[in-house]
Amino acid sequence: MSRIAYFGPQGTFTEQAARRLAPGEELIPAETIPAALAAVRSGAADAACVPIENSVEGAVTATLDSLSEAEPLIAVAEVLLPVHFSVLTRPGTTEIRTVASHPHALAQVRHWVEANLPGARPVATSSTAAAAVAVDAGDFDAAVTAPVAAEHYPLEVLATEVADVRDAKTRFLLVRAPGELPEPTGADRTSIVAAATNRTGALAELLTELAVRGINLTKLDARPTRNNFGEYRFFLDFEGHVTEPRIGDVLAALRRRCRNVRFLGSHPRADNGTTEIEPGAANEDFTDAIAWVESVRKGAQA
Ligand SMILES: O=C(O)C(=O)C[C@]1(C(=O)O)C=C[C@@H](O)C=C1
Repeated sequence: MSRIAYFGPQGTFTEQAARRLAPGEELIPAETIPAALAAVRSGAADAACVPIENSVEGAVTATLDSLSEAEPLIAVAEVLLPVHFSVLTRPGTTEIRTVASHPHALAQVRHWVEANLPGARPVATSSTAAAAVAVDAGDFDAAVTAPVAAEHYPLEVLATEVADVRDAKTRFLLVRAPGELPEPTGADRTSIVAAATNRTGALAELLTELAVRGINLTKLDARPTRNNFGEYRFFLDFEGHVTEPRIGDVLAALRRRCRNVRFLGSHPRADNGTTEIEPGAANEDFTDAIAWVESVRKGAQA
């Protein structure tokens, strides 16, 4: 049985994602996202499940930063989960002065809290389930949690289906040490983090490498390198799998152009997206073109 570290404690959305991505495996809760990834780097876990992107609040920056630092890890699978929340309180609570949750969750229920718990002060906790633990301990009055948290903690359900934006979703990754890659499926996603040189047009050039090969970008985030003010790393997700000639070709180009490129994995997409192929950008076009250059070099044709 594999050991899967996940951003916990028990009852987080990430735990639900881990159950979907690694059914039947042993799940080990970690208090923070960096701790879940560190467990894989140290060998304490075989893989980790972490959130990467929410449709309302955007990137989960702790995941981006942790993936770009220390030993490289690669994403081998992803899952999209619908996100709506329950609000839990200690039995007998009459007044709610504090509402605790993960900052991403608080941002997704801001209007609901203003309308339904006027005057309640939002308080950030390390995760939604950590908020439930803190409410149980008497630290805060209400927790905004995943619905499943109500099954793990002795709290009362004040409200369900809470969400300012209907149909919100969070994407989660299953991450492990570099090794064998998942097979290409025809609807894959490749992720990299690149440190472009700090000069005019560097980011535009990087994106142009994708555009000229007809490769569709699905996400772009920038995070500070934390070394020099104004210096950023770019996280790029795009359609395709590293084993495809057109994706290999763009990775080689980015490797030439950037100070540093880290491969963060190729895996099947969970959003039912199809891969768009521009004219001249199919894998056969790349293979044919390379074969033609080879034949020219050998003097077989011009
Ligand atoms: O705290 C949790 O339950 C998590 O799994 C984290 C997380 C996030 O990082 O966005 C996951 C989904 C929700 O959007 C809120 C919080």
